[in-house]
Amino acid sequence: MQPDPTQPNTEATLSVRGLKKVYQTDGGDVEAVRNLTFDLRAGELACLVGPSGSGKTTLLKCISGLMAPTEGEVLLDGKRVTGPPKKMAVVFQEYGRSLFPWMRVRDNVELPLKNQGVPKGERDRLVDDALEAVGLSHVPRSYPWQLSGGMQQRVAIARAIAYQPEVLLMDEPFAAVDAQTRADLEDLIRVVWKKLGVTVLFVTHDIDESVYLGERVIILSSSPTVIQEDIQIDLPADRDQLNTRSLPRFTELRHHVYEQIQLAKKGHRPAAASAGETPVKGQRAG
Ligand SMILES: Nc1ncnc2c1ncn2[C@@H]1O[C@H](COP(=O)(O)OP(=O)(O)OP(=O)(O)O)[C@@H](O)[C@H]1O
Repeated sequence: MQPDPTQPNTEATLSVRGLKKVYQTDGGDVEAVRNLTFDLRAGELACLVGPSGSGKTTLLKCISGLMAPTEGEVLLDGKRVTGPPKKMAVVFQEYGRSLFPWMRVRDNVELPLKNQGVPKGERDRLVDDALEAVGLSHVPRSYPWQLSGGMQQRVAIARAIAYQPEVLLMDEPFAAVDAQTRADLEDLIRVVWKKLGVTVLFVTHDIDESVYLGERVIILSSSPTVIQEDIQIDLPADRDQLNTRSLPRFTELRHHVYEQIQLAKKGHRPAAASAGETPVKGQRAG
């Protein structure tokens, strides 16, 4: 059952309530997100999947306070998000653009802590721990451009976790790395998540990745977006690339999510969302 958008959930770390986003463009209004309501409990790892253009990035921008929703709200620990909250960190797909090429790895990871005024001793400890957590203790003096793509993305992850966020948002962070590196990074995220107890919302195009990584998968409909389905992933907590992906339950879940995305692409919408919807110009209401 969907949470009631009018009622705050006092147990949630992150609450998205009745979120709607309409972009105003020269060509008219684009209703990217119609009505999204969901909660993340502290320490949850949820993946968000949906067809291309279903508003995943739009949603993350609203959650991270980089963009204001047209209607609805985002609450972090019960407080409305009106700008980038201190307790949140975001890792983007384009690690190449998110790291400063003229700064060494260590300085990149340290920068947000410096900006926060964290004292030097504590900064050093947090940076050391974060670099160790992502397996990069050996390259603190390298520049990002001297590292492979996967290593650069590890630096971006280290920077996010050094910051000790309560909520970590990840927007297709592994889309630009090779399959092998991607598998390693997926495992890294589960290790870091378990170790730090951080709440993670992980956006991905990749259905297998969403099932392998998530404790929960939130499936979005096509734009104008609502939640198509929100499922628990009842796979064992200890996952590994070979065994977990060979489990019959993994195949079942993957099949189910795939089917839902195919339906979403064809314009299928959950019954509750379709009731009373009026078609939006240039877009299919289903
Ligand atoms: N700045 C903008 N101005 C106008 N329309 C926009 C803007 N950003 C996104 N849109 C539109 O909003 C809808 C959702 O876009 P968004 O990028 O959030 O989807 P997405 O699910 O992240 O896409 P993808 O999976 O392809 O990365 C699309 O129809 C897109 O064209």
